[in-house]
Amino acid sequence: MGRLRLGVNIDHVATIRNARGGDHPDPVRAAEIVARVGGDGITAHLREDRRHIRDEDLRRIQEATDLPLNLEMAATEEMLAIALAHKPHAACIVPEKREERTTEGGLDAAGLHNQLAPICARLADAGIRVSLFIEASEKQLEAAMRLGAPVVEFHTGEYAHAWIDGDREKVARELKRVTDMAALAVKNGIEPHAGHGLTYENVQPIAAIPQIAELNIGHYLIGEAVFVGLENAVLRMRELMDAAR
Ligand SMILES: CC(=O)[C@@H](O)[C@H](O)COP(=O)(O)O
Ligand SMILES: NCC(=O)COP(=O)(O)O
Repeated sequence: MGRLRLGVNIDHVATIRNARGGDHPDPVRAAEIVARVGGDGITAHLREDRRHIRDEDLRRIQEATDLPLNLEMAATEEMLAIALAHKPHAACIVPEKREERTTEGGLDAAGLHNQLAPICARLADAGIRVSLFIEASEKQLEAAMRLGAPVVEFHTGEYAHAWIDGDREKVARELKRVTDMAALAVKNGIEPHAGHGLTYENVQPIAAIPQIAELNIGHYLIGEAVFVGLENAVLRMRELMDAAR
């Protein structure tokens, strides 16, 4: 079992910054701290409404650290052009709705095949690793295979909600779904990642899934950072992930 990578999503540093419209706190400073404490990557979601990360943040993040950048993006021509201009290490295609508070579910890679195929192809041609943010289901995984995606990230939102609700049966069901699909992904040559809603409390069962190669964690870490500092929050998450393996 390889070392589980931790990608830190710094979107919500930008959310706090944007609350006052200025430059502080700067997500670039967060990226530098993540790099210093041994994080394995930076994840940033450039939403179409720019509610947190802004266009210029991408270049600044890339200039400030050597960590691989995982750019989360909607499947649109505008975002494709931005990805091609910045050439992040990876582009994770996510579903996006203006009115949602956060990414509510996985990408319908099966239903959107025709829209996604040219976007995936152009990203891949540019040397950008394509990742699809999908629900852990056979249907979506097969669709990811048909699209030739080398990576999928399983949306763990349902798992995280079940944990908050104290619904143990659902937690077990969701965990099994991710576990089974992670095994199936690897069997088919796809690298499985996971993320959304992960916390100190719920991370370990997901981190213990041997095939999962990377977790992307943001909102909870940035929230914790308010109390203990980003460095300590990332180190604690790393410790929990390592202990689970
Ligand atoms: C795709 C995903 O799960 C996260 O990147 C999340 O979307 C962060 O941004 P929001 O909190 O704005 O949804
Ligand atoms: N892709 C998931 C991600 O980047 C972070 O999600 P969250 O921890 O902010 O819910």
